Amino acid sequence: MLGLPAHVTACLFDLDGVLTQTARVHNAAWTETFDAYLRQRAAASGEPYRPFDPGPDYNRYVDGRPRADGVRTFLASRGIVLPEGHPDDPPDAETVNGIGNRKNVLLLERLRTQGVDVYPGSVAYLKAVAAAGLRRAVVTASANGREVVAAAGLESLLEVRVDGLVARADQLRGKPYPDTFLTGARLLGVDPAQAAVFEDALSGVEAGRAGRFGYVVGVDRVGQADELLTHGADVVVTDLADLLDEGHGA
Ligand SMILES: O=P(O)(O)OC[C@H]1O[C@@H](O)[C@H](O)[C@@H](O)[C@@H]1O
Repeated sequence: MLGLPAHVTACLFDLDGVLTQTARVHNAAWTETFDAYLRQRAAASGEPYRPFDPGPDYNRYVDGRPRADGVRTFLASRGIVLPEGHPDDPPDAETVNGIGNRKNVLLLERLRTQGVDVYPGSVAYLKAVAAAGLRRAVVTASANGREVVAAAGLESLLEVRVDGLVARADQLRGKPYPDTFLTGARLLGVDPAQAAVFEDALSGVEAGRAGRFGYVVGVDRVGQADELLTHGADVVVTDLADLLDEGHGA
């Protein structure tokens, strides 16, 4: 009924883009941040301005990764290396942390004005998973995970949260490393082989494969089903409710 293999007893859900429609809000904030920075660099160097591409640049270098990793990985793709700086750097500092903090100001502004929308199919799926007695965790790179889960009204459906703040405190490597998902499984008291990972990001399905989880569900929100499969998904759906319709498995 849940479209999962019978050995799966726990579900580890990514947040932005899987449970909530916030991947596009992150993407818009990143696009505005990187475009302003790239424009400024181009003006200073006289080199042509090549904007951030919210398609491939976001999906390959930023999506699913911790904030500072996203800055570093994207800038490296353009041959730009900046000093790390400090997590408390002001948003106008020309450092990895400064650029990340600039993006966070824009993100919070957008979340405040637009609110947080859920995917109705994901909420229906979460409820079905809970009713079937499977364990449930949210595993997100976002340091804003707690607020987004609360704004979405999903707190009561999730037993465990591993977010960007937990990862920083426990020194967990971000996706595509499996550390945060492994922590989610451990906190639920299940082996990775018993847990299914639900991910929309290429870095996230890669983490699912790297952690040898029992099943990896790729959630395709942007037309990258093939890439999700090659990066580690066992199956790809466009909406979690599609799994409920399959009528087989656990
Ligand atoms: O900047 P935050 O809220 O800590 O989020 C970190 C990352 O969290 C991920 O969930 C998003 O896919 C990324 O776009 C984002 O950069």
